[in-house]
Amino acid sequence: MALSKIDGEIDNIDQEKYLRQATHYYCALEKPLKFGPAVDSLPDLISALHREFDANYVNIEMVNHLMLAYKSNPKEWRKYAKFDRYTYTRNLVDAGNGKFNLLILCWGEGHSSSVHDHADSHCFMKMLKGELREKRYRYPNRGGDEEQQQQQQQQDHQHINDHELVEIGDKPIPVNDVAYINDNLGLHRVENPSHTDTSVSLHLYCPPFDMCNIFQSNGKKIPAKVTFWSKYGVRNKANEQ
Ligand SMILES: N[C@@H](CS(=O)O)C(=O)O
Ligand SMILES: [Fe+2]
Repeated sequence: MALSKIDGEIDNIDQEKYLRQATHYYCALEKPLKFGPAVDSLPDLISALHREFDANYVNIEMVNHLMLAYKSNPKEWRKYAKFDRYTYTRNLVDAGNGKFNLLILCWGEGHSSSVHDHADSHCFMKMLKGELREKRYRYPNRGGDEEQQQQQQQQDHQHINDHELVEIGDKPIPVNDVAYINDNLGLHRVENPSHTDTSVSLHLYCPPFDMCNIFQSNGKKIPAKVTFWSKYGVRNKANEQ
């Protein structure tokens, strides 16, 4: 029967391959799904994510919904929130059985990331506390869809050096909102613009990655290893990968 054939195909999906392919069309949900499940706490979010990733076929819209549906409660995430004086920190909350990484990022006053990509993974970034600003850039020299080719033609027309980073967005992310990006949507740089307050964000990456690229303003791409400042609420030197 046709239906069981589709079920069978879904069962045979290579989850990692499927997730990477989905970055070509997935954009983002602005609001939680009207009839989507409720998420009452951080442990609840983690269990719901595990359930979602247990099946081979992952509904990426549902992952987006779950991230939106969680309402930040500092009591639940405080134990993971470890700051450094000099740079933002990446703190592993859950390794998702190797299928996703959930991290708490802690941003001191004025801290920012470099312009970077996300290794062909989905990146959901939920604000838990404070302010963050996200600047987006076109991914340089990325072949592909029509829109990008049009952008490229426009730039050629305007004699913009095709290697230079071109800004395509700049917006604040309010608390409890979720920003979504993947390499097909562009690169970004995230900054805590406040000089008096720290910020905290919750990031979900799927598939997980340990290398990405950072970009200089001339578009030069430099591979970079990503590391964890702490794992499961515990900071020690051995955590540094
Ligand atoms: N993607 C960055 C954080 S951000 O600037 O989006 C990271 O995982 O370190
Ligand atoms: Fe990022």
